[in-house]
Amino acid sequence: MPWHAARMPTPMRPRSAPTATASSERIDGLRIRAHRVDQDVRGAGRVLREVSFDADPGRITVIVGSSGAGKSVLLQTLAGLRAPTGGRVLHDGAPPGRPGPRFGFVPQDDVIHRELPLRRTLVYAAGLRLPPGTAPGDIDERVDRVLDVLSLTDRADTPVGALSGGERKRASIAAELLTRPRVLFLDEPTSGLDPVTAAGLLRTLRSLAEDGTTVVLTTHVLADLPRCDRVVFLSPTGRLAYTGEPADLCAAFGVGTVEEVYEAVAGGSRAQDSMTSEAGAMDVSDPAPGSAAAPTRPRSGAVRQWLLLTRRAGALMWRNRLTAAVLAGSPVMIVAMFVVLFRPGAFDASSPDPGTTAMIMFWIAFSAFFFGLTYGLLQICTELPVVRREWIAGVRIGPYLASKVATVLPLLAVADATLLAVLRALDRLPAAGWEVYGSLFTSAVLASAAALALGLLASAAVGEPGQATLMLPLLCFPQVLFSGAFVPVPRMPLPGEVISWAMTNRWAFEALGSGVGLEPLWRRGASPLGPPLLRSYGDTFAHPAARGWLVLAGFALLLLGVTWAVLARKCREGAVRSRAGG
Ligand SMILES: Nc1ncnc2c1ncn2[C@@H]1O[C@H](COP(=O)(O)OP(=O)(O)OP(=O)(O)O)[C@@H](O)[C@H]1O
Repeated sequence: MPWHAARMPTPMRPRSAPTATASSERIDGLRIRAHRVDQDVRGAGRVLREVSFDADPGRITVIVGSSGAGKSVLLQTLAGLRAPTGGRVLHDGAPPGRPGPRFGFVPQDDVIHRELPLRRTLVYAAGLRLPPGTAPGDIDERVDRVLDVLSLTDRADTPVGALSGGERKRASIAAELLTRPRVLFLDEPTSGLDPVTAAGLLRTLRSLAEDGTTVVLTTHVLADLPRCDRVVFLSPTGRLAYTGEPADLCAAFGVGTVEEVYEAVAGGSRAQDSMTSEAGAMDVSDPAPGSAAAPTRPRSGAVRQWLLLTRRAGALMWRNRLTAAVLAGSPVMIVAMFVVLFRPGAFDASSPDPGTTAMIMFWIAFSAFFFGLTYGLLQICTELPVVRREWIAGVRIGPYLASKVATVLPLLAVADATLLAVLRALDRLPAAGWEVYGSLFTSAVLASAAALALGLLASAAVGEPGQATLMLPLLCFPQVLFSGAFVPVPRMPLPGEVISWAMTNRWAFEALGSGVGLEPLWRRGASPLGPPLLRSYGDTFAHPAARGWLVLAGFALLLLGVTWAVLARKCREGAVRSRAGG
């Protein structure tokens, strides 16, 4: 007999399901209230209209409706991740505050890295979400427990990317269960799961609700409905068509099956009684001051987050073949080009080749820039949904960006040092002391750092890795043209000169040229080409290299600051919109 053909029994509460959380302490679930919520979405107009209902602690609320009815938008609005256009959403009687570690949101996308083994991924997730001082043993215990609860123990050592779609979905949910969340929002958690796995997942959510957590989910799977406590049925126009017990759904529309309810709702039917009773009973005129959903436990400190994120970024980089190929390939390719492009001995004071010396300095500056830019471009756009999700859980953007710098900058320094060492060994750079090479290395590393910051900014600003790749020529061309190497800055018209001020490559080129002593070489070297070239370049290399270093460091800090602001905005405005794309 189909479930909807009979009066609904009480929701399934299997005693055999392992409890979702380790502690016997009851969870203080979040009280959610939606009152006459309207929601406009750019490009789609009004998606939700006057939606009112409560989602209570210890209960599972399921949002259903036809495709495009606004279920995901409602879920995000309830979670406080979209501010309603009209009406209000209250968390514990107050406007939603910034979510924290005990706020779980599982969007339809994967929100965990794919490269690392599942257990390791969860250990990092736990470290970032659990309060400072949580012992490593406790973290391991929690990870083991959620793996067990979600039947993933035997997949613990499998890279997340090698899990099946259903397993990955459960893995995303596992990350949210680590903290005994007060509230858990899930966008279509059972889609793509086989019926047995889906039923098992609902049992896990039931056990979480029994501990006190407020659970809200969307679904298209009819079998999920009787396993929940409250159904919120949206009409295709985003109005509330029904809210109440699953058992009363069919009767409220005077039909026999849930499919017929969908048809009735599509035809404009609404179950008036159940809708109006709740909206009318609410008193939301005087919400408590302040905001709710603030983390009830302290989030982990900035330094701890930075350390964890740095370790994880290193592990991810190590495992990501594309990144590894870019990291290793660029320096090798550039050294090879140097060797075939330039003859040795250009810096020999007895017979210098001034034009070549300038070009070598330019290409070192550009190589350092290129390393930094390419390393940075792939860093954020490849994991933006994860960043957004972790921001919701309390991870700060400052430590996140600092972890990127801490992971990538040492690699850039190694690439720059290798470049200089190989060029010296091949006699493309002069025989000079540590002072000169210290200056060249500092200039190159700062050029790479500024380019890394530019790459991170572009990576944060674009929507996906494909767009980041398109940015590469866009960012490189002006750095070449306005560097002052091909057309010396004193020879540029005013607009060109102004643009050159904004090019990090210009400052790196000048600092490198100054550090290696181009000016004295050209002035006093044996080549007659030196003095006219010097006249053309004017005072390009006359300033101490430290001036260029200061400018490059300033650019790096400025660009990192802008990256921080862009990421903060993206996290605030679109923490969960990755599926919808905006
Ligand atoms: N970022 C966005 N930009 C433009 N339109 C959007 C965006 N997000 C949602 N929409 C639109 O809002 C409406 C509701 O979308 P939503 O994803 O909430 O529907 P849904 O009921 O969850 O659909 P489905 O069951 O297919 O997932 C749709 O018309 C959708 O196209």
